[in-house]
Amino acid sequence: MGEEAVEFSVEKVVAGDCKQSAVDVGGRTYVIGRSDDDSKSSIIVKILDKLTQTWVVPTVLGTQPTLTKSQSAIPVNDEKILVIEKGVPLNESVWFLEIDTPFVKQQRKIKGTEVVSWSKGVIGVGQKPVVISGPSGVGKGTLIAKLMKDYPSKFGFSVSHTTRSPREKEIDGVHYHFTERSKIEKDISEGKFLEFAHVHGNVYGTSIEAVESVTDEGKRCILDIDVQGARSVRASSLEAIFIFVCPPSFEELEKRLRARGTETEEQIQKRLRNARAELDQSNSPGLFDHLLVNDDLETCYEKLKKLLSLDDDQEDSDYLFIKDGKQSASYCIVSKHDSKILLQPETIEAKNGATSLLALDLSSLSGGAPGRTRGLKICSINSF
Ligand SMILES: Nc1nc2c(ncn2[C@@H]2O[C@H](COP(=O)(O)OP(=O)(O)O)[C@@H](O)[C@H]2O)c(=O)[nH]1
Ligand SMILES: Nc1ncnc2c1ncn2[C@@H]1O[C@H](COP(=O)(O)OP(=O)(O)O)[C@@H](O)[C@H]1O
Repeated sequence: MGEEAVEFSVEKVVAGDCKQSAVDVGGRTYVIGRSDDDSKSSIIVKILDKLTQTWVVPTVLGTQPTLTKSQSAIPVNDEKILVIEKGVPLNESVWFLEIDTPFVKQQRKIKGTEVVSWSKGVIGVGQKPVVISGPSGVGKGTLIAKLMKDYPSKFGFSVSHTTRSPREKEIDGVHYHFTERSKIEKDISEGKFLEFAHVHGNVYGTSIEAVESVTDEGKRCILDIDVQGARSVRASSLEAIFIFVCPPSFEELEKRLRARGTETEEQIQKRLRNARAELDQSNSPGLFDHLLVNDDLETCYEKLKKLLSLDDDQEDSDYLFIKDGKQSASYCIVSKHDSKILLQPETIEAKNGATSLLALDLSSLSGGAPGRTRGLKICSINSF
């Protein structure tokens, strides 16, 4: 990458609703949009240094927005540009091009080239994910399955990757992503995993996408991971609640593991050996927030539900907006006042009054590249 001659001029850029948007930040003009060559199915970013009149094509990091016919863009501050993609569901339409955030500055240093990075805007901050650990056979899967069945719109499961073989009733992509060791190792080395561990002779890991995709849907993410994984998540930037599930006795644990009938005798022995170590670690200072004994299933489930509702800090309006945001819409940026941006609908239904003006509040943004910028607040203009 780096500087190169580009047969492309600012005059071609039409302000507002267009194939390409030009945004001035400091002494530079950022041009964002589709390539003139429509066969290229990607969004281009080019930077004009106004002083030297030179164009730079930066290295673009992050997953880019879905390619649409047009977008509108406006600078948020010196660090990022807000881009609203048109003709896609509202939940998919808000993006930030990070041009000088701490992440971009760091990457610019590492790569030695000009860097920008895409980050998807996500409504609300989402509730803290819930990490559930405990020895094999204690009933983690049973408790999680009950929770998911009773509250399908509230909780979502983080689908881990594993190198172990699927059990009879397990579905790829639902219970686990069943993966080759070489593939998971490659993805781990590319930084795609929040955590991973070697458990009972196999590799298990939580991809960043597994957690983020659940949170994006406005659901609370549940992770079923081992104690090593819990330790790694504790050390990461992900704020979560950590629950350890204990058996009423070791004998009962062994009984449940055998009764499940999914492992060979050798595998059962390995799991029981590991169970002792896991039970020992459950009291590690600062690791688990709550210990739950799974003796009677219903009693344990009630306790789990109580624990989770204690941390119920999500605003309902976020979830409603995320649900409504699944319909396709076209919004255009009209104006900006401090951290509030006014969006005007452009669809036919909207013009007929079915959809109102929206106000996007950027005052509580959190996170940022890589991947997601959370904390967007959206409200209809009537209640703004
Ligand atoms: N660190 C980590 N552990 C995981 C992950 N997914 C599952 N595990 C743990 O791996 C262990 C074995 O899981 P599994 O093979 O499904 O057997 P089960 O616990 O006997 O049902 C359990 O302790 C899970 O909590 C993951 O993504 N990361
Ligand atoms: N409280 C309980 N009392 C008796 N059996 C249970 C209880 N909880 C779970 N089980 C059974 O124990 C076995 C292991 O549970 P599972 O959810 O697969 O454990 P894990 O996911 O922790 O390995 C399953 O056959 C399940 O039906």
